[in-house]
Amino acid sequence: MTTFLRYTSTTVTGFQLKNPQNPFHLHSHSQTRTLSTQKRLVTPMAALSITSPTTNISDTFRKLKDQGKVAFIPYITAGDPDLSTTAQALKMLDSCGSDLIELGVPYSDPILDGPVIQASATRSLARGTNFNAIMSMLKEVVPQLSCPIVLFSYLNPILNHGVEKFMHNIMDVGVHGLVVPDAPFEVTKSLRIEAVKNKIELALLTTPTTPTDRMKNIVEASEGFVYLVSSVGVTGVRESVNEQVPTLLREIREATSKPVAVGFGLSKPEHLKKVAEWGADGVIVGSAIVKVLGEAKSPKEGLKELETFIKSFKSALL
Ligand SMILES: O=P(O)(O)OC[C@@H](O)[C@@H](O)c1c[nH]c2ccccc12
Repeated sequence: MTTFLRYTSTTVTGFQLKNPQNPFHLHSHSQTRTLSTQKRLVTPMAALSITSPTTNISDTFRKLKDQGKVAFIPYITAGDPDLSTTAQALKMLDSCGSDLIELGVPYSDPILDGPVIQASATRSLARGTNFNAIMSMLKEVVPQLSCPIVLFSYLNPILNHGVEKFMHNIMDVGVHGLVVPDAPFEVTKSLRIEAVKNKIELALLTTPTTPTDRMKNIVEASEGFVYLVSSVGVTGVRESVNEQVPTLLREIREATSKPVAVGFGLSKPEHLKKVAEWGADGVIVGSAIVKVLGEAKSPKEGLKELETFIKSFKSALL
């Protein structure tokens, strides 16, 4: 039975596109487009069942909790230093025991990122990385992974692509989770409608300066896990971990039983150990890893150094 699917992408109203000249130069998000029947020679139910063999975000955290383990969650930027290295890095991070992997979609205006990840996005964009190329790479790689992928994208690329089409595309390649760090809470409601339709878990972030009431709304709406940003400011390596984290974790635990992963500034095995001892369900490391992979003498060197680096983090959590 062929199924026509008509996509009238949702025009998300109520705010301006900050940066219409988006690096992806994708379609405006107000067109109507109909998918050809060729690709849809399946019934809707079967279509929904086309997902990667890995478990989703919530089940991954549930399994780890049952085993008394803390999730190790690395972040890398797609296409830095190039997409084939990203593909190898994903497989290596998975085989070295990462429990989830955050994969960043490079963006030209990464306002929440520090210099390391900004430079990473610039390198990736300079190589011509775009959303479609990332999706093609993931289509190949995700079936070879045992851990789920959480895609990281700023809001503008999603809006330029069309929320509905974006969510469908990432589901189609087997992505399980999504974080849109600069999406205002009110906007995440429209993102979630499309995410849920595509079985994508939209995780939200709370910070040390988020008012309690707002934090409660955020953790209530967050899916898969809650991202606790450990310190104010942008991403980037810090000498020590914010001693406020145990209090922040306690406040979140009073509001939800959902898993909480802590990120920002974690760069040493002892940082991870400390955050795990404070009771986090997951620890996220980005800049320290991005630096090793993206700034190495060669991609091969970068992958080798990364493997050693990851193993030191994993042993800190055992
Ligand atoms: O880089 P750090 O300090 O280790 O923090 C993790 C962070 O990189 C990753 O989760 C991330 C990458 N880009 C972001 C933007 C906003 C919030 C979080 C992120």
